[in-house]
Parts: sequence; C-alpha cells; structure tokens
Amino acid sequence: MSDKLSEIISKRGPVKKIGVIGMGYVGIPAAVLFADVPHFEKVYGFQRNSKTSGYKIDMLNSGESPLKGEEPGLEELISKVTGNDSVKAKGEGKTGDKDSAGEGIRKFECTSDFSKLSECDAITLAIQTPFESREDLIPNFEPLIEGIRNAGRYLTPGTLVVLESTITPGTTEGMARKILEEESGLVAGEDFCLAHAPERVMVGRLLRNIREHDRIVGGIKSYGPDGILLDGIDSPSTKRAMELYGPVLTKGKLIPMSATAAETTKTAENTFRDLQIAAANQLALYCEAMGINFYDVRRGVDSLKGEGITRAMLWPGAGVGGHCLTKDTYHLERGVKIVNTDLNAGQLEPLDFPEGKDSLYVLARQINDFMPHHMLTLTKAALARAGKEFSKSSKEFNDTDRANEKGNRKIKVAILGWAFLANSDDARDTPAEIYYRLCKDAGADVSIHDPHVLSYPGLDDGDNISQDLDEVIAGADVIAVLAGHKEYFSLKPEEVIKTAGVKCPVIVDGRNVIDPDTWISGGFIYKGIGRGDKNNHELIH
Ligand SMILES: NC(=O)C1=CN([C@@H]2O[C@H](COP(=O)(O)OP(=O)(O)OC[C@H]3O[C@@H](n4cnc5c(N)ncnc54)[C@H](O)[C@@H]3O)[C@@H](O)[C@H]2O)C=CC1
Ligand SMILES: CC(=O)N[C@@H]1[C@@H](OP(=O)(O)OP(=O)(O)OC[C@H]2O[C@@H](n3ccc(=O)[nH]c3=O)[C@H](O)[C@@H]2O)O[C@H](C(=O)O)[C@@H](O)[C@@H]1O
Repeated sequence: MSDKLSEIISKRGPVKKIGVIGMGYVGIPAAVLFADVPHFEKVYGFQRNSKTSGYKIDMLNSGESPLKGEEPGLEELISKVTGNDSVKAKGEGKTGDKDSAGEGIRKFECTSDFSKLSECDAITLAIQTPFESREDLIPNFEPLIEGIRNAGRYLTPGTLVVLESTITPGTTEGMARKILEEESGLVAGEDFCLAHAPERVMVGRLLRNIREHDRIVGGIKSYGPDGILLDGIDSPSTKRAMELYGPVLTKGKLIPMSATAAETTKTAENTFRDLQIAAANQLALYCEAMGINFYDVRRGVDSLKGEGITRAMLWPGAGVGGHCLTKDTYHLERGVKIVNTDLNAGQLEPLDFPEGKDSLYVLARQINDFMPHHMLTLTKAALARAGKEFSKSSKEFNDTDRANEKGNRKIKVAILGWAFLANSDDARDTPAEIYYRLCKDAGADVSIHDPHVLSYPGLDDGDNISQDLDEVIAGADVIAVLAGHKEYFSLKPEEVIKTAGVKCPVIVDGRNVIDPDTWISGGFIYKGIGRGDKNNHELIH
C-alpha cells in the first residue's frame, strides 16, 4: 500500500494546469516554458496588481515581455503561448498553435485573480526575496509570505507547491509548510506536495539556462503507511516536482534531493563563488604588497589544470555586487541555525566548529566588501604621487572653477562603470556605490559614466549617471574603472589625457581593462588591483 499522498496524486492524475506566482526575471520565462509543453494544458501567471509591477499583466497578455535587456527567444515564446503570434502572423506569416477557428491558442494567461489558483495542479512561487539593507542582512520575506498565503488559500488536495525563490535553508520545511497548512487546513506531505526548486539563471540567457541547467528538485519529507520516512528521491513531493520540471529540460537533468538540501545547494553555490572571488581578491592584495603581478601567479597556478587538478581561480576586482552573492552567504549562515535548532531541536548534534572563529564564508564576504575601500586606498596613493590630496587640494591646479573654501580646486574623480556586472544595466548592490560614497566623504567631486545604467536612486544632488564619456572625464584628476564594460577596453590614454586636461592624471583600474605600460607611458599615474609589478612604476615627467 503506498502512502496517502501518493494515492491522492494518482487519483488526481498528471499535472495539467500550472500557476506561477511572481512575473519577474524568473517567473516569466518559467511560466512560458511550462506553457510550451504540449501536455500542460494551461498556465496562469499570477502577478499582484502593484503600482510598480501591475503593468506587466496587460503587457504579457498582449504578448510582450516586460523584462529589461535582451532575452533571446523570450518575446517570441510569450507571443506564441499567449496566442498573439496568430494575430501578428496575419502580417508576418509566422504560425503558432491555433484552435479550430484558426485563432492562436492562449495557453498562458497573466492575471491578478488568485482564485484561479484553485484550478492548478502545481503552483510555483518566483517572488523576490531582498535583504532590506547591507547592514542587518535579514531577508524581507514579506512579498514571498503573501504569495505563500495566497497559494494556501486556494490549495486543494494533491496540489504541488514549489518555492523557486532563493530562500534560507529550512524555509520550505519550516515557514512555508506552516503557512500553507494554516491557510488550507491541509497537511503538507500527506494532503499536498511541497518542494523547493531553486532558479540558477543568469539574466540575458534566462530561457537557455532554465532548459539547459540541471534542475535541483527537493521535496519535503513524507511518511509511508508503516511510518517509514520518505525523503529525497523517495518523497512523493520530489517525484511530483520531477514530473513538473522534467518536460521543460533539454540538456539539463533532474537532480532530486531533500528540500533542505535543495535550499542549501542554491545558497552554497553562490557562497562558494563568493569564496572563490574572495580568494582571488586576497591573493591580489598579497601580490600588490609583494610587488608582483597577480595575473602571472594565476596563470602559473592554473597551469596544473591539465593534471585534472583544477584550482579554478577567479578574478580579483573592485568588489562583488548583485543581489545574489552579496546575500546568499547570509542565507546559508542563518539556515544552519534554523535547521539545526528550530527544525530538528535535539535530534541533531549542534554545529561543531573551531572555537570563537568566524565563518570562512562570512570572512570571504568581508574581503569582497573591502575591495571598494581598497580602490580608495589605491586612489589616495596615486594622488599622493601626483602631489595631490583629497582634502587639501594643491594650489597648483590650473582652473579654479571648482575651488573649495580655501581657494583650492576640489579633486574630481570620474567613475567608469556603475553596473555591478560588466556589460549589464543591473546595478543592484553595486560596489561602485561604496567607492562613490567614500570619494564624496573624502571631499571629492565625482562624475559617473555607464553605457547601460541610465539612472540610480540615492546619488547626491547634482550627481547623475552620464552616457557622455568626454563630459565625465573632463577635468578629472582620477579615472577609476569600477565595471568591466567592453567600451573601456579600447580607451586611448592620449585621448583621455587630453579630455581630462589636468596635470598628473591618475588611472585606477578595478577590472583589469587597460594595459599599464601603455597608460604609464601615456602620462598617467597607474594603480591596478593585483598589479604589484606596476603600482610603483617610474613617473614619466
Ligand atoms: N533574477 C535572477 O537572475 C535570479 C533570481 N533568483 C531568485 O528568484 C527570486 C525572484 O527573483 P526575480 O524574478 O529576479 O524577482 P523580480 O523582482 O524580477 O520578480 C518578482 C515578481 O513577483 C511579483 N510579486 C511580488 N510579490 C508578489 C505576490 N505576493 N504575489 C504575486 N506577485 C508578487 C513582483 O511584482 C515581481 O513582478 C528571488 O528570490 C531571486 O533571488 C535566482 C536566480 C537568478
Ligand atoms: C554560482 C553562480 O555562478 N551564480 C551566478 C550569480 O550570478 P550574478 O548575477 O551574481 O553574477 P556573478 O557573475 O556571480 O558576479 C557577481 C559579482 O562578482 C564579481 N566577480 C565575478 C567573478 C569574478 O571572477 N570576480 C568578480 O569580482 C562581478 O563583478 C559581480 O560584481 O548568482 C545568480 C543568482 O543566484 O541569481 C546565479 O543564477 C548565477 O549563476
């Protein structure tokens, strides 16, 4: 005799109707990929009609993507599954699925009517899980909790609920399970399925990543008729989640495990990436202090790769930004406590760790967060070589239009690159903001260039992000590269020095985009992260 939940599922039959809550970077591609699976009959995209995102409902239903930036294939797929391609096809001759009347079949529909959740065999939640501030690092789960409550309100026996959002380990078996049971009166693992299936996509290749990345699926525990624990691949929740995600995968494979292991996989993979970056950053700081070139050392260490011994060393830089690596370490750190104490109080040995030592992962976060401060150190050292200082600008300056109270001109810093990632418009938690604030607090004027980021809240009055490089560089004593946008690799020192128009200009390269020798011979005072071999170069008079 199988367990109660498996019996309910087999009575209910295969997954046919799906609801995706949260029409964002993750939810939209996930929903339209489900809709494109022939045997899934209907997919609802649930989007609350909020001031900031309610507009997405009509956009999606008319076949358009509300996401910024290029997403290959997404707009076409949205158009197809909303049945708009037949409308467009009248003009363009494209064919999509059609009903008997030749009209496009609307397999996907976006709505703010959450009662339609009661029709769904499976409900996934792809809602943002931001941290309110870099300081307290406690995630704001409010939007997600509202989504889980809605799912609970309309839950029916045998439904599968999947959390796709990045969450603290222990959330699926803990908070989510509790809320769903409260709202529905049903019992998780007995009356309905609950799982975590984290998203591992990169913006710019969302559809490809969902289809080709291996998909982690982790169902909550259930108990068989004889009380045997059914966890991981044996859990009916895991099996149901595999039925949901399997048809979407092309190259990707399903990787079943427990719900807590799935949450830990997601947070750990970003934690490990952050750790690898911190290892590169720390080695770069060492190389600077030893007067050697980090990139020589990296090439040397990497050379053992052939032996199957990979020491995948990543790249040092001006810092780590984005809403993932800056947070997921803290999800993991909190999760250990939640799972060990709240979820399994007394059943598990307490965490065993070297007495009084900080977490390696938190230390890695601190090293990465230090890098914008290191950029300031390099800036001050270079200015000193030019006989300039942030606070007491030297009288030798040849223009007084930005004189400070003592009649001296303020130092001007030109930041090149505001986005947290090269060639992206995403500026969430960008390290450039830390460096900007440090320069302003030191008394400098700061101009900012970014070819992709057009605006950013929280800049000082009068400061903005410009796409006019000459305007940003004009009068700058310091050019600081904070993002590795491709535009910066082709900058010419002879042009930049002319545009800057100051004596002894400084270049601080935070993303290894320029060649030190070319810029030094071009008249710049150079500093570069990891470039201990060049950071104390001879001054060209
Ligand atoms: N964006 C990315 O590249 C990746 C994101 N993730 C994770 O996926 C989750 C979602 O991220 P994104 O899609 O980027 O967020 P997003 O902010 O782009 O989309 C979230 C959507 O959910 C809507 N929403 C919020 N609360 C709601 C509610 N109670 N009911 C219905 N709709 C609601 C919002 O209005 C928004 O449209 C986060 O936990 C994130 O960490 C994971 C990997 C990659
Ligand atoms: C394990 C992994 O590769 N996670 C990815 C990560 O993507 P994310 O958008 O955060 O970009 P990223 O490439 O990790 O870069 C983050 C930050 O780190 C910096 N960075 C990156 C690589 C490096 O060698 N050195 C470095 O300084 C970047 O400049 C950026 O400021 O987090 C994403 C997420 O979880 O949302 C995830 O989907 C992505 O696959």
